[in-house]
Amino acid sequence: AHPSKPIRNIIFSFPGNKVISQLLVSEPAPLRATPDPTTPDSDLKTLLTLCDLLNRELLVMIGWAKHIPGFTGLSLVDQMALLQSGWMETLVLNVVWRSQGSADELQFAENLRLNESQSRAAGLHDLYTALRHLTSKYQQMGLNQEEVVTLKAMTLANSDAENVEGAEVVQRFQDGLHEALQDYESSQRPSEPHRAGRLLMTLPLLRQTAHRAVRCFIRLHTDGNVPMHKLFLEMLDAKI
Ligand SMILES: CC(=O)c1ccc(Oc2ccc(O)c(C(C)(C)C)c2)cc1
Repeated sequence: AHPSKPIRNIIFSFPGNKVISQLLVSEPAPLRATPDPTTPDSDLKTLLTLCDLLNRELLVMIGWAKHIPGFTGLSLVDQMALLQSGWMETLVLNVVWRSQGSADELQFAENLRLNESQSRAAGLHDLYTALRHLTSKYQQMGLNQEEVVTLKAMTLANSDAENVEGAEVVQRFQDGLHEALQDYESSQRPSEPHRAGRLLMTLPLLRQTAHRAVRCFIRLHTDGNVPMHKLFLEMLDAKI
């Protein structure tokens, strides 16, 4: 009998992490700010443009969440609960990621960046300082795209929504994302054994930053001169 053919040494290119490659392809295209061309430039116009951008981001985020592996395994009630509690942190991570390339600006959109003085003029100085603080932390760490998409999904999963129905299902959802992060970091070379933990240890600051953003919006809302979209107010109510 013929000697069996030498088994070709099949080189498996590292399949990478299925969860993270799913998250990368599910990343929505960045939105552009759509300032109203008929209104003259003003600080209020900046705020109105930002409100409109945020409102569109909320809608995009709801569609994005369904592509996170495990999210649709939750009950609809739990899906909504996680979104109502985690949307701000998720959007904060988006702006922080977009602002990574800048030393002193927040990049809310490709065509809408604010530096400190522009933020102050629009009544967003505390928002600016909070988001820049978080941005510089991730800049120091050299956060990459695989890590930020995983952190965004983990943030939603870990948003500590109150009355969750299926706690075990949520736990498994969180575990799947945590495993993906661990798997990814341990496959990186040179390996950084503490990196996964360091990324998780930025989440308290992310939550604090989101709360500072909520306080800023509440101040702007009570000051009364900024009309806010209904969906935004409903999502904001869920955070108070
Ligand atoms: C209602 C209002 O006054 C308002 C002011 C600023 C603003 O700017 C933002 C735009 C997008 C965006 O994602 C974010 C966060 C990152 C803070 C969520 C803020 C949004 C709304």
